[in-house]
Amino acid sequence: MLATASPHLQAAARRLFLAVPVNQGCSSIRLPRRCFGRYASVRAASVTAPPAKEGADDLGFLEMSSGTRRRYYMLGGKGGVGKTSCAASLAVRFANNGHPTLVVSTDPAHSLSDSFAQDLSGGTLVQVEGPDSPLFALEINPEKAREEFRTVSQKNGGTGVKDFMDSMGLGVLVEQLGELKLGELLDTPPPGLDEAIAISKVMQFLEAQEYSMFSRIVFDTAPTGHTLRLLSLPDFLDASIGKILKLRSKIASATSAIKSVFGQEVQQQDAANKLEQLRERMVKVRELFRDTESTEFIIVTIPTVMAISESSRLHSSLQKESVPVRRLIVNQVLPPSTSDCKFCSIKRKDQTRALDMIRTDPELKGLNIIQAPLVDMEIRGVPALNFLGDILWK
Ligand SMILES: Nc1ncnc2c1ncn2[C@@H]1O[C@H](COP(=O)(O)OP(=O)(O)OP(=O)(O)O)[C@@H](O)[C@H]1O
Repeated sequence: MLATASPHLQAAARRLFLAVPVNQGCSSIRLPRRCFGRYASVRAASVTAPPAKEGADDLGFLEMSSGTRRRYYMLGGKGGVGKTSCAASLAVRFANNGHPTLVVSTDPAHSLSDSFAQDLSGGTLVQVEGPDSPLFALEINPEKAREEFRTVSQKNGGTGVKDFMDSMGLGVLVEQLGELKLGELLDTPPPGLDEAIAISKVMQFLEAQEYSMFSRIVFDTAPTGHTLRLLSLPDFLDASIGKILKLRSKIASATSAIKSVFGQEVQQQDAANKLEQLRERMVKVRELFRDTESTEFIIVTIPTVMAISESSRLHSSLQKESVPVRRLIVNQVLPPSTSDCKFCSIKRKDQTRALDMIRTDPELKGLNIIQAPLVDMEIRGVPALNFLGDILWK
């Protein structure tokens, strides 16, 4: 197998991997032996090839890791393309380069624990074992975050504006509020609300002193559709809550007599404060998503026509939202081989077509493209993530 590979491939293989013959001369990337340590679970059985990387040099890892000012990296893309693996590998890479790092998941189907092969669940900071500098993980359950918000809001004077208005004897105004009924909003949340509240919860955490140490925050985001909804949601919530608060202050003087009769002034003020807090956090989230100095959204895809079409749409939506995007990871690319089996040969043609699509796609062609090879086993545990990180983040 190695004899048929280019000298560069041979050298890379000799340096990093175990050379084991494979059937039909097909190449595949083999995770090195050191990855089968404490955390890895499956043995590999094939040979390696080096990763390919194209694009501008000034967008290398050096640029990502320079400076101690806090930066946020959000990885998003279609389900199953490898977002968690890429996000976790970036977090490990930052931590190994001296950055106290936090990796956050707001995806309801958390896979950070699976990716690190450590239990990181519980909704609080958990330290990841392995990297040189502190690396912590935070898995936020979006549904739970919404429930918590609703409980607080209930405790503080009703399920929302509808009850709030009703309680003031102003139910008729609720009709005029139309879609701005917060109580119903929380009962049947529009798509993306959970993620928005979860992200707002992360922001709340990040304001706390104990989080100030983190210079890099990596988000393993929810899949494309959710992410998009999340991005547009802060605008929606800002507008809705903003209107609610304005309306409330307008009617406040006119209703002071009613409020004093009902004796609910304090509770209602608490509810309003809570709304105001949520609104402020949403504004912060939106600003953060758009701040080119501190934030970057990295799209992760695979070389299939469907995934690339979706990535193109994602990029277009992110552009509309003014979210900075500069890098596109194309994950699971077949490594080079001089003698494919029939299956690999067909697969390779398919992938080549998809990769060509990226080069001509008006949305994607300007991005720095980072290719990651398909390896022959699941990427699990810090050593394996280290390995992937060395390939992706150069
Ligand atoms: N380059 C690769 N080679 C081989 N396997 C990979 C590669 N990248 C990711 N995988 C594997 O693919 C699976 C899905 O990866 P991952 O969980 O990172 O994707 P995801 O996009 O976060 O998925 P989801 O959308 O479900 O959260 C995992 O088993 C992971 O180990």
